[in-house]
Amino acid sequence: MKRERQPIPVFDALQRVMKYEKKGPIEYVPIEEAYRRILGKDIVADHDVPAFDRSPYDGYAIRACDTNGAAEQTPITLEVVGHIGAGSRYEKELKANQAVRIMTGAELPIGADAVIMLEDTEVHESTQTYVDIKRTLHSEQNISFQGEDIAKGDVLLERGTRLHPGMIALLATFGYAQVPVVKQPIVGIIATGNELLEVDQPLEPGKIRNSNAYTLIAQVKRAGGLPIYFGQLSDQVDSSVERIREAMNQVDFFITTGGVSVGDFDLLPDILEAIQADVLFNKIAMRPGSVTTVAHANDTLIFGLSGNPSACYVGFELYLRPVIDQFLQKHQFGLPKSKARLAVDFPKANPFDRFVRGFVKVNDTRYMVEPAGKDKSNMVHSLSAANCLIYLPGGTQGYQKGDVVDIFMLDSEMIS
Ligand SMILES: Nc1nc2c(c(=O)[nH]1)N[C@H]1C(S)=C(S)[C@@H](COP(=O)(O)OP(=O)(O)OC[C@H]3O[C@@H](n4cnc5c(N)ncnc54)[C@H](O)[C@@H]3O)O[C@H]1N2
Ligand code: MOO
Ligand SMILES: [Mg+2]
Repeated sequence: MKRERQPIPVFDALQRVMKYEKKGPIEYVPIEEAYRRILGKDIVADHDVPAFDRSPYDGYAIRACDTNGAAEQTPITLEVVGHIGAGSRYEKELKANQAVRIMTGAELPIGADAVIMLEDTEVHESTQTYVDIKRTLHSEQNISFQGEDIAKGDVLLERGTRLHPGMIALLATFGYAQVPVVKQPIVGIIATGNELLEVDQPLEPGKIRNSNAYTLIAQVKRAGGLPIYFGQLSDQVDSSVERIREAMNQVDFFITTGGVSVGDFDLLPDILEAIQADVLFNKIAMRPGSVTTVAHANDTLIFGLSGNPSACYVGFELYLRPVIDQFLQKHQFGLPKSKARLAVDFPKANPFDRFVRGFVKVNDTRYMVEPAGKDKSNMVHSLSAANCLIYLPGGTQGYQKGDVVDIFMLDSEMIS
């Protein structure tokens, strides 16, 4: 069992975790529930859209050649032989000098090759059977042609795409009442620590409320997973082992928070040993979250995240997001990366890579980023303002205001 702590680079840690490549199966969900799910199969058009030539206006379907010479002062009269709204058809063929009253979206009758807008016509009040055409049209004028929007065989959506409302529009257009999506990973969460009170308990001397479990539940949901919260464990190995063994059978990934460091009550290393887990690493050259430990047992990755709230949060975003993305078979794994200019100095040299909770905003078309608040890993306040993580690689003499750095976006909805 790995007990000595040799920090490994962030990228190596990530590679070790991604090697397990757990991928979710495909399931079908009703289209009403498909929003934000990850598409499991390519969607190819099995018909043209529109599926037939149709009118884009309310007016008259006509033969353009019958309108030659027509103008405001010299209208040409046509006989109105039919009247169709969207959804109904004129079953006969349009003959010379005939017109069919047609509504937006209705199928163009056979024989017609143009549509004149209602505003360019005048109906004969007395009979309604004749209409004056006050404009000369050319063939194919004012028609929505079959296949002009989408041609049969077009690839519409690629698997691995996260579905948004515009994509739901396509799925509905092509009759996907049930949508093939990738199953969401079930992520188990357990909090450890004798000091923890549940969220609804009043404060007691020396105790704190368990905030990490609820933060993690929300993070799992944001990443596209389904969290199961298994409650809190006291710092006691035997009972913890039982609970964790049982819980692990029900999940695709498992998270613990707290108890990963070197304190007398930091029992995760003992628990991992008791369940004969294979420890991938137990120290990463990063701040916060250097004690983040990942192990593998029963075909499940166990993420031992720090108890410190900000280290726990960052550990999730750096190591669980990518495995959840991988499970969901998304095109890209992990937080989206961008570049931003630092709005402040970071003068302190640090041997480890830093992931500072940041607040990025658009300033004159460029991203400017600053710390979201106080940055110690045992602090919680700055998490509420953070919309990105500022990546400051270790081994430098610090960073200056104005330097361009990489940032990892936490949530595009939080960028203004
Ligand atoms: N001698 C050393 N001490 C520490 C080291 C070290 O290397 N040598 N590492 C420090 C670092 S860095 C971190 S990060 C923490 C990691 O602590 P643990 O993961 O072992 O977590 P705990 O000891 O259980 O708790 C730490 C801290 O977080 C609070 N906590 C725990 N669980 C929750 C929760 N669910 N919600 C909110 N807050 C929680 C807990 O009360 C402690 O204050 O260790 C350093 N020490
Ligand atoms: O892991 Mo600790 O966060 O480095 O503070
Ligand atoms: Mg500890």
